[in-house]
Amino acid sequence: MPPIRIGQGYDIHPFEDGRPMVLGGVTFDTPYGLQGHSDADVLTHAICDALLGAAGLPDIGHYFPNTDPKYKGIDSQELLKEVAATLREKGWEIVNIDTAMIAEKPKIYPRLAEMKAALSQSAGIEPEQIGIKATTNEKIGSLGRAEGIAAHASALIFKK
Ligand SMILES: Nc1ccn([C@@H]2O[C@H](COP(=O)(O)O)[C@@H](O)[C@H]2O)c(=O)n1
Ligand SMILES: C[C@@]1(CO)OP(=O)(O)OP(=O)(O)OC[C@H]1O
Repeated sequence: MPPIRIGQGYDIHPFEDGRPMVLGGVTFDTPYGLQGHSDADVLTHAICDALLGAAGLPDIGHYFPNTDPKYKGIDSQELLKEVAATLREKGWEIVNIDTAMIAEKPKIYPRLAEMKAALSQSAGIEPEQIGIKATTNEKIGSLGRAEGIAAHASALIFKK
């Protein structure tokens, strides 16, 4: 039985007016974005943590500290590329990634194909190996009041 590992990741970022809204490597045309040290791409951060967790490695903040000016405003696809390369160096291959976002806004569905294309390119896999889902929080709690966006991700990896 070859080594096969599962990982999970979670991230949340608050909304901030005037910031770029980047999700899964795609920029949405909105007057608001998400607050963060990087481009605040909450979905890509959850994916990075799921991959790192599956490989038994420390989390995204360990590799890309939010106190390091090098990562200020960075495109999170660069972080995902680095995470995928780290796993590959250790002999891991990605089976699939699945995600769920909780977002009252913006509507994710129309940009789904673009997000899958961007993420799969960064992770070095096919778009079919990535699942992206979104739901509102039905106006319940802080996410339901549209105070921010949360994302969950799972990743399965294996070694030949
Ligand atoms: N930010 C979002 C939220 C939801 N969707 C799509 O709408 C469907 C219905 O959402 P509910 O929260 O009412 O269940 C959902 O299944 C998604 O297809 C979206 O695109 N973006
Ligand atoms: C992505 C990093 C990069 O400094 O910063 P943030 O955009 O603040 O994102 P978060 O998920 O809060 O922390 C992880 C950091 O690695």
